Amino acid sequence: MESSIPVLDVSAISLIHVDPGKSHYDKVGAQLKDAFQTWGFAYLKGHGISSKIVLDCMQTARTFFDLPMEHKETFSRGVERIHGYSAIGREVLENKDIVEFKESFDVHSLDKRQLLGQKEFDGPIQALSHQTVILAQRLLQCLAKDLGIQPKDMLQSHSNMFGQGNATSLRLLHYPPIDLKNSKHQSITRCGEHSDYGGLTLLFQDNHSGLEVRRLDGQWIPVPPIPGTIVVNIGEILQLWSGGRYRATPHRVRGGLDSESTSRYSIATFIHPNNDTIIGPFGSDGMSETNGASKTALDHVEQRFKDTYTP
Ligand SMILES: O=C(O)CCC(=O)C(=O)O
Ligand SMILES: [Fe+2]
Repeated sequence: MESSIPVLDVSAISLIHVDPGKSHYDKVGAQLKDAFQTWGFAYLKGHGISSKIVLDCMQTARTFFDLPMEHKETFSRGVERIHGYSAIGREVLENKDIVEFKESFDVHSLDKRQLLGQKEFDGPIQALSHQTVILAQRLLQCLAKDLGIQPKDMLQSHSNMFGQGNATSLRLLHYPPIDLKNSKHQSITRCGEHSDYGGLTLLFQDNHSGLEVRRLDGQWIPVPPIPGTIVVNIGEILQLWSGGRYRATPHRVRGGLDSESTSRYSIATFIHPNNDTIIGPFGSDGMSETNGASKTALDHVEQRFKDTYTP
C-alpha cells in the first residue's frame, strides 16, 4: 500500500488557461478519480492559483486572529448562519472530552459589510475565493464523466457558490501554540478526527505540519505541507454522489513537534453544490441513510452542523 498521498500535476487545467478544453479535463479526471478512490486526498501542483494571494490571505488571518477577543466575538457565527468567527472549543468534531485548540473565521458571504471592513484584508479573501471557485469548477468538470453527469449539469448544480442557497465557504484557521504544561484541559488536539461535509475541500497549509489522514488500512499518514501545492479532498456529499466509490477520508490535525511554541495557520475552502441539489438516495453502496426518501445537500449540511456546533 502506498505510503504517501499522490501529487498530481493539474497544469493542463491551470487557471492560466482561459479554456482548457475537453481532452484536458478528461486526462486530469482520470488521475483525480484514481486518487479519490484510494485516498480521497491528493496534492495539486500547477493549479495556477496566485501564491501572492494565498500569502496575503494568510496575513489577513494573522491580523484577524490577533485582534482582542471582544472584537472577534462581534463576528460570531451561528449554527444555521454559517458566516463568522468560532472561538476555541466551539466546534466539536471528535469528542466533547477533547478540546480542539483552534479558532476559525468562516467566510460564507463575500459582501464587504460581512468581512473585516478594510480593503487590504478583504481584497485577498475575495480574490482567493474567486480563484478557488474557478479551480473547483474545473475539477468538478474533470470528475463529471466518471460520475455520469454532463459537465454543464455539474456546473449548474454549483452555480451559486458564495451566494444565496449554497453552503460553500472559505475558512481561515488558526491553531495557537499549545501550552501543555499549564493547560487545564485533560486532552487537547488541534482538530479532531472528522470527514468534511461538502463536495470538495481545497486546503492551503502554511509551513507547519500536523495534518494527518487515515489510510484504508486504518493507519494515520502525515500530509506535510508541500510549497505551492493545494491539498484537495472528498467530502461526504461527493462520496454519496459517487455511490461510495470516492472516499470522504477521515482526517485530523495533531500538534506537530513545534506546536508548543508556534501557531499554525491554514485556509480551507469547502465547495458545496446548491442547497436544493438532490444527493440521495443512491444505490446500496453509497452511504445514504434516507431509506428511500430524497435528501438534499441542505438536509445533509444542516444535520452535520447541528451535530458539531454548540449554539
Ligand atoms: O487545518 C487543516 O490542515 C485541516 C482543517 C480541516 O480539516 C477542516 O477544517 O475541515
Ligand atoms: Fe476537514
